[in-house]
Amino acid sequence: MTTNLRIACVMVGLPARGKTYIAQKVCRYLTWLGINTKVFNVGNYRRQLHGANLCHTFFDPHNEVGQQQRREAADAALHDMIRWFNEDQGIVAIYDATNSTHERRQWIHDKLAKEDTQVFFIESICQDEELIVANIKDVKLSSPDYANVDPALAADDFKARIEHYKEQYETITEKDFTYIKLINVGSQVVINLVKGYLESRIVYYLMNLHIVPRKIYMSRHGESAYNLSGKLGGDSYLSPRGEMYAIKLPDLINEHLGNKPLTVWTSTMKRTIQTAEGLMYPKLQWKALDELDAGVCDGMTYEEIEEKYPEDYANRDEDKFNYRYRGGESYRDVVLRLEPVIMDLERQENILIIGHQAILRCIYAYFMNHSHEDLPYLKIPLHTLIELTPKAYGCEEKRFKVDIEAVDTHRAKPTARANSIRKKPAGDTSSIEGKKGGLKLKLPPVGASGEIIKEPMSPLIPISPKLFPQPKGAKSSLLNSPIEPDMSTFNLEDKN
Ligand SMILES: O=P(O)(O)OC[C@H]1O[C@@](CO)(OP(=O)(O)O)[C@@H](O)[C@@H]1O
Repeated sequence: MTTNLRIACVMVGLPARGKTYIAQKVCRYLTWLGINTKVFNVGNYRRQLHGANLCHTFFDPHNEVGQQQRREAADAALHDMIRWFNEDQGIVAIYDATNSTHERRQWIHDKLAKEDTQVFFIESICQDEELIVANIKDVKLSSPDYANVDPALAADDFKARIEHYKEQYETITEKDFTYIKLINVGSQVVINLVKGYLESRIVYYLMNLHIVPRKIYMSRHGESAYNLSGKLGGDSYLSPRGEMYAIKLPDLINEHLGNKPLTVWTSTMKRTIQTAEGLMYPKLQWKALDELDAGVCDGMTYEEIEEKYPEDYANRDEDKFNYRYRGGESYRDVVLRLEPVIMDLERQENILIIGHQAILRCIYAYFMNHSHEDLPYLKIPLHTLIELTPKAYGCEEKRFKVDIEAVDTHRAKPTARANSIRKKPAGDTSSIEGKKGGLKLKLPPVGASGEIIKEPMSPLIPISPKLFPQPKGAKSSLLNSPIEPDMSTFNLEDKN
């Protein structure tokens, strides 16, 4: 039995069937989970090599020059993809092109098999003409291929391009290949020879995707008694100002969503349940939405942590995403426990999540494509409703701030904090005490040329770096997380 850790997801389908949308979603999902993933779009290679603004005749299968140039672009993208696997420790590459003939797929398969890479074909079939026309309008007409072209002419040209592809198109029937066929985005799914954990995870994710228009709302609970006193975690009730926010929330939702259906998700903690009390919608409590567990630091203020556990305090500043509280969790742990929530969110229509600072940072980062490094510093203020509207390649965001004061619980990155406080003279190796936003900060020592001297980190917990490469200094990973991913629904046997 071998475990193949390199997967190439190869998209298949006629133009305007949502392949790029699917490729981007899978990439965002896996990257969020910490899996090194990259999309290789053959169209971009074609534009780079042979220019944009090509007439539909370029795609005519009888146009030999066109065929030759398309092959060159496909080859260049595949070449770069293989290089990325080898040089950048890539785990999942997504090869985004039509790959619409048996011959082309066999060529890709053979090239990748030589590179010890598993090939997983993802075919998107769309029979809904309205959806195809909408996709052409929403996405294709803004492509560099049609820059400065009259939209009506561009739409006609694109439809002619689709007809050329139809002449040659062969749906996947290759019995020996691993594939998933998505018919009308999730209404019917055909799966063949899927094996291994990652492939199964991708299949499950794809099965949950839909494109029905909807809104995702997020709000932190109203200001809590603990927020007011600067304490972390706990399970306190709302402060009087937090209660006022909870009273205002139903009107705010109604103002923006109208009478459309909505489901409210909360954690199992008092402050989120109390915030949702006035909302007259179906509600669901998720244990997975409970706030990041601060372990032995639960109930302490940042100042108390700094005093009692100075090394931990410094380590968290050093690498906040990977730092795991003693007896508690890291942001990386939280991302993994939120994975089922993301899966379910993809299946749902309008949802309001009443959550916590760390939890909403993780969910927001997934939808808005933020890196693990930025994630723990995202601004999710109290008494603010965030509205996300999923669009073709990302989400549109609106924020509605309610006019009820609340404490600011956001702590900037240490470098930003340091810059905003008195600059220390070079060579001064003592610590400075500074204040910002009510928080007392101890700054790290500064070196002779003004650089911040990093304290040594605590010893690393051994991890398997292959599947989930760890950033330098990381202290936790998927593989040693106390919360194991839910694998129960998958066949874990790797038959390679
Ligand atoms: O990761 P940091 O920035 O410390 O933020 C998480 C913290 O946010 C808090 C508030 O400081 O969330 P919450 O308001 O949900 O209670 C803490 O409970 C939690 O430990």
